[in-house]
Amino acid sequence: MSNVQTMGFQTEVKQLLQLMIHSLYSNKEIFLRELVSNASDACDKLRFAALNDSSLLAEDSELRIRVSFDEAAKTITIEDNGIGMSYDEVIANLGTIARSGTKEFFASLTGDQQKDAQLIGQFGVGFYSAFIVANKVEVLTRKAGAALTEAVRWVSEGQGEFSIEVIEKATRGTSITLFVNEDGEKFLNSWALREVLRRYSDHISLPIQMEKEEFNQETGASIKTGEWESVNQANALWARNKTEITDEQYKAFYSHLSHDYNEPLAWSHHRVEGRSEYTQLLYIPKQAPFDLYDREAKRGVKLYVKRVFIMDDAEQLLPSYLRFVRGVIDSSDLPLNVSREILQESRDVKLIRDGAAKRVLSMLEDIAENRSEDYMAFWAEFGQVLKEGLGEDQANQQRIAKLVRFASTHNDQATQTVSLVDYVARMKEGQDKIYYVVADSFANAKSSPHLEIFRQKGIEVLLLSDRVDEWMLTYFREFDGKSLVSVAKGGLDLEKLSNEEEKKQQEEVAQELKPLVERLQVALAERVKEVRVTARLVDSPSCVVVGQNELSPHLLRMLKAAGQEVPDIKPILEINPTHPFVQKLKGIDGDDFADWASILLDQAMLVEGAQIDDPAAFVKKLNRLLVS
Ligand SMILES: Nc1ncnc2c1ncn2[C@@H]1O[C@H](COP(=O)(O)OP(=O)(O)OP(=O)(O)O)[C@@H](O)[C@H]1O
Repeated sequence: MSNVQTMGFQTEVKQLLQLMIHSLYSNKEIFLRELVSNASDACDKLRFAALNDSSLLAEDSELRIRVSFDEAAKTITIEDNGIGMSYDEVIANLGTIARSGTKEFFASLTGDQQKDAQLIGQFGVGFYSAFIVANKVEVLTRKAGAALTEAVRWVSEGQGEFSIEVIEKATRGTSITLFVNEDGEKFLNSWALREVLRRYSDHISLPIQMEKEEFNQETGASIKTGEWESVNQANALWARNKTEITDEQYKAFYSHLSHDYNEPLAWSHHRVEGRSEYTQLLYIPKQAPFDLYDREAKRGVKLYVKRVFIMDDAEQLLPSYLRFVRGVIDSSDLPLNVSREILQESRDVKLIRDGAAKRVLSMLEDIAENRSEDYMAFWAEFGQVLKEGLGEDQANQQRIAKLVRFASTHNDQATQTVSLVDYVARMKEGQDKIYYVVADSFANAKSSPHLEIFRQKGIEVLLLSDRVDEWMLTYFREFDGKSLVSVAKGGLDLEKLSNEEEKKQQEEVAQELKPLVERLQVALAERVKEVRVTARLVDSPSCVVVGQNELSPHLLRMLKAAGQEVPDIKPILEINPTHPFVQKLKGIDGDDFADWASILLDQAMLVEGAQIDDPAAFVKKLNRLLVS
């Protein structure tokens, strides 16, 4: 009885196959890079598994990848003696996509072929890229350690389904045969294949072999000799001397690591000696992956120990705020059987992590200083994540702070281009603080009434509206010896920036408005902690502020939205003594006064970004007063 089963691809696979064939037609040779890359990963995995069970390598211990072709049959075969796959693994790996970010990827497709091609590149087409040049693909695989009779054959034409059966296979590992379509025919010769392999796979640390060919004088054709020869250098790129590596090779290695079709923004390759010995090759990508904001997502740095691949998402190797970095760290000190638990406690790992973080910050400083356009592009992609570092990495906080960019009242643009160094250079005489305002959106921040006096005096204020900002500010209190101060918290201490006459005037007005302030305090006793006259407003009649050490209303709203219990903090209502509304209030008594007072507060709440408790009552009061 035949054991062949036919199964359907997961919908996403079908979609991906369609997209790939239509979008990647101009970049056909990537199939070879992807398949060789998978074969290399499979060998790395076997070598790692064999650290605990050397019998897995059995009699075939020289790991290698072979690429061959058959012109007559129109096939190309990529074969490895790596870890192989079991029946269930074949179904899971070659019938579904189970990667994080899959949903986001499909959601972000635009239908524009060029843009989508970029996205697909970034997402990683992997195995399925075989169908760019093949109209049928056959996979034969046997898992290391499995019996000869437990191998698997998988065949598909890349439409909606594949067939799978249990077979016998003499050798361990995976062999993938592509039955090439018209587009693939140009790869049916040794020269073309070698050329692509050299270009994309030279950094692979295993031998990639092809059959030797000899030129036959009589027939004028090349004949395969049956002998295999390596077509790559087969030593780990990062272990080579920097001077022997070209930019092209660094870039090719980056694509191998990251599956990103864009070139990296920068890389840094160093051998570190001393207390801990390791080599690091770290890349900063140009574009953010789909799961950048998922703090649980896989990290990009692969850990090797003495050239042996250990794991590819060792989160201990870099702090979380640098999770966009891709690369390799190869340690000479860690034991080969290192586990995640050991990594967590290892002193060597801590040294590596500190060194890697410093290295990345240096790269960023260099880009910020010398390639400002590239830095702006970097900031747009990864700035939000880097900002987490202000809270997460106290040791490097001041260095990170110099790399952060803000929106500010200097240019009132939403694009974040202002550095703290720029800000400090523009500080007014007598100004000893860095001022900021936080709001739910850039527009709200920009039009906050708290800014009025600052605008009038020409004092710059940072406009913060990113989700991470409030969190960041609880850790980041000072830059260059100057404290960061919210313009919406506490009493305003602009004394050093006001002249004597202004001060005297302010005191007089406060005195004059004392009775009004007291009446307002009574009328609004339930809703505010205090009412006071302020110098911070110019155009608006009122605003709300909280105490210097209290949570801001914006943060309280965020916490509440996240389902947290929040304290009931009453704001302070500040009034603008020169505003006609406030002046008018002086002459109002009775019931009307209570309504006016509550409108004065509701307005301030609305502008601050809060919801007023009873909008219907607000509108009713307002209308009554407007017509009375
Ligand atoms: N030659 C192979 N030997 C063993 N397993 C393989 C081989 N090729 C593919 N696989 C398995 O199939 C899975 C899916 O491969 P695919 O190339 O589609 O994605 P991937 O390599 O996991 O992702 P990405 O390409 O983004 O890294 C791999 O993760 C691996 O487990």
